[in-house]
Amino acid sequence: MATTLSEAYRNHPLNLHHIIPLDFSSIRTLPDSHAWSQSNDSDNNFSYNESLSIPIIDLIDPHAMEQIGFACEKWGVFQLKNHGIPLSVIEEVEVESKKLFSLPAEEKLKALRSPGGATGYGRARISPFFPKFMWHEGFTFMGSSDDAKKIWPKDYERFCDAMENYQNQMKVLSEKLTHMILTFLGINNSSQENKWVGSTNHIGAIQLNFYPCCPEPNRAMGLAPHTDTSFLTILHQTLTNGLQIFKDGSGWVPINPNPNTLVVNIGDILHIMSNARFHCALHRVVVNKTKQRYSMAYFYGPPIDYVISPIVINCVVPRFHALTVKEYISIKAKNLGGALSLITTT
Ligand SMILES: C=C1C[C@]23C[C@H]1CC[C@H]2[C@@]12CCC[C@@](C)(C(=O)O1)[C@H]2[C@@H]3C(=O)O
Ligand SMILES: O=C(O)CCC(=O)C(=O)O
Ligand SMILES: [Fe+2]
Repeated sequence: MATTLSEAYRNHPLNLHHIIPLDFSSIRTLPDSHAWSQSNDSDNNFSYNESLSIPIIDLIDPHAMEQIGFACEKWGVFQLKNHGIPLSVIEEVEVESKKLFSLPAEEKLKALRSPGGATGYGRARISPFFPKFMWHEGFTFMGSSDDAKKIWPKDYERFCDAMENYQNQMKVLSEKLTHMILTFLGINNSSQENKWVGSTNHIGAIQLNFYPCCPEPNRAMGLAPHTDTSFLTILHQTLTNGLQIFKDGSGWVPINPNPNTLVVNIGDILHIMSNARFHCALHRVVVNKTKQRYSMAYFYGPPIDYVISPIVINCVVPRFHALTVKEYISIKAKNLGGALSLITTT
């Protein structure tokens, strides 16, 4: 499936300045190119309130399915414990990711994402939609060792093994969550909507994110507000705060790291399939003056030729037009946050 997701992005090439990150290791002050006019300081004065905390769900709880369903309705995101991913598998990607981002800029640039490509090193794909650049470096992996070989011609195996083990474990967990979610939505295991789950015909991609320490964190942005295109995303974050979810009426709510807990969020595809019953959480990352931050996201979803259409029963009106994953990726590549409203039926 790796090649087919790349295929979906091939028709939407980016300019090199939207791909090549700043060499953060040589920067001591915030350059104008990275200074967001509006300070994000004022929306950081969020006060803790029990009803405003993102649910932590225990996957081995007998009521996990309902809890997941309710969290998807209210928040579009939840934290997951007893998820079954061995700690060693997570630690390995963390080690390899730190090794990758600490390389000198010229080494990382050997694996720079090509303008029409989907994998490799570079800025976030959403960069062209924002007037300023983000305080961030990323590396996208979709199962092939080609990019790692460019950086470590003889020594790429450790990196690739770590990524592959992570990807395999994340796929199994994604399938489990998808079955629970579709059951919650009233879809049985043998129906059409379920056919892609558990097959090799799916989209699976890992995004390694690195947010270096920032001289003026309040005027910078780690990752600008976005929703994920996936069906669902599973995220591991290291112990530095920064991830925030936008909640209507409350503003930016932090999702601070909890040991042994993964963050699961709903992407656009599941939002469409649930006929907007599930929220797809707008999220962003803010940066830190003294602590660098790493995260590893796994994006899971149906293959690019799969037709996404709202699952509705009885006389409920579908709120979105049916379209293929590839068509949706194309609309999103041109419109980002405006993509969902372009496919609504009303
Ligand atoms: C499988 C995916 C999901 C992608 C595109 C492709 C590879 C890289 C992913 C991200 C990772 C960073 C945020 C995001 C918004 C971005 O800029 O690149 C994501 C995007 C999406 O969810 O649309
Ligand atoms: O770094 C994070 O916590 C979030 C990353 C993210 O949103 C993404 O990779 O899509
Ligand atoms: Fe995201």
